[in-house]
Amino acid sequence: MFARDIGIDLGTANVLIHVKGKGIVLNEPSVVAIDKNTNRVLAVGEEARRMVGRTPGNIVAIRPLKDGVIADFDITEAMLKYFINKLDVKGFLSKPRILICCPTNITSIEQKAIKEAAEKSGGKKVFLEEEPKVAAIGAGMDIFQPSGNMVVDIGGGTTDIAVLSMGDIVTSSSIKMAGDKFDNEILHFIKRKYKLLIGERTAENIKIQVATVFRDSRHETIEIRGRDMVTGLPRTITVSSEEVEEALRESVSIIVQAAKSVLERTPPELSADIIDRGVILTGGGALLHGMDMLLAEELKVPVLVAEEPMDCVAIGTGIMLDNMDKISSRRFG
Ligand SMILES: Nc1ncnc2c1ncn2[C@@H]1O[C@H](COP(=O)(O)OP(=O)(O)OP(=O)(O)O)[C@@H](O)[C@H]1O
Repeated sequence: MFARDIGIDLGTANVLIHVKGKGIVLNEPSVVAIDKNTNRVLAVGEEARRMVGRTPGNIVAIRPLKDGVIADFDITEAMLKYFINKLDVKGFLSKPRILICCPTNITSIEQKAIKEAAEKSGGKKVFLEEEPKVAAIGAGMDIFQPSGNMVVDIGGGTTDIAVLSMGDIVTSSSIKMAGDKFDNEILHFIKRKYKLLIGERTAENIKIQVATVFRDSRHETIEIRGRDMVTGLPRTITVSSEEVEEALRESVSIIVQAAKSVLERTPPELSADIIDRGVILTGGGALLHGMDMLLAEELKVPVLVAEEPMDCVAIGTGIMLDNMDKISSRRFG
């Protein structure tokens, strides 16, 4: 019987699903819209994301995995089931194996519940795996050799930094400083400096369109609209790359410090390999302008952004499922 293996990147910001032989078949934001009065799920994914900050009182658009932890388990479960059911797993010839990458810091009870949700949705065997390992594999690193590889995965809720060798993590750190916090810093900067209230989506847009974290490396501006805190009326302002660099400086330095501390704890032979091979950046935060330049300057090692950094975990799940027997994956249950 032919069963297609399924890999899922259950991320704070986005859920990606990889199906063997087909590639990435689903890529949607991790957002669920709920009717507060009836607790009914109204929309999931992109449709729900369009509602963020724009819902009437009785509807809430929730990000159930906010801050790299499962903030609302029932909704996470509903979202996972919705996405798996969308693939019509039950229509597969035989039950597929499912490999799920979820936030690093979730509890063992949550791990078990995620596994059960995937099994109920049609998975025959469900495995969970650590995100930085899978991201490194998806970025094309051969982590199974006895040599050091370093990956910095900057997602929505967490930044995972790891040095890997012989298929496992040697030293690592997971911090709750990533894309969402950057958005928040931008939002607060605009509020302080211009007395203007903006939404999370506008802040993210500023980050993507004009931000840089490496001084004097980008010179762009963007016009944004928000609500004036004094008059209460809509107002338009122009924000520059230089201002956003200032807004993000402190947050980004926390990532730099965490990466330095991982390197300090790395055995010297592996550090030498990292100097030769460089550090690979994955996750959406790898696309933040200047991140590679800043890390290269601070860590004194070459830093490379992975090709398609936001797809690395999903692609990595596919490679891992193909090589399952070689890999000492963590199985639950
Ligand atoms: N071009 C860009 N520049 C800067 N940031 C970006 C860009 N594109 C996406 N991002 C940010 O990347 C983040 C999402 O990345 P990703 O999809 O890798 O996270 P995730 O895997 O869902 O999160 P986590 O790893 O924390 O579970 C968001 O904060 C988003 O704003």
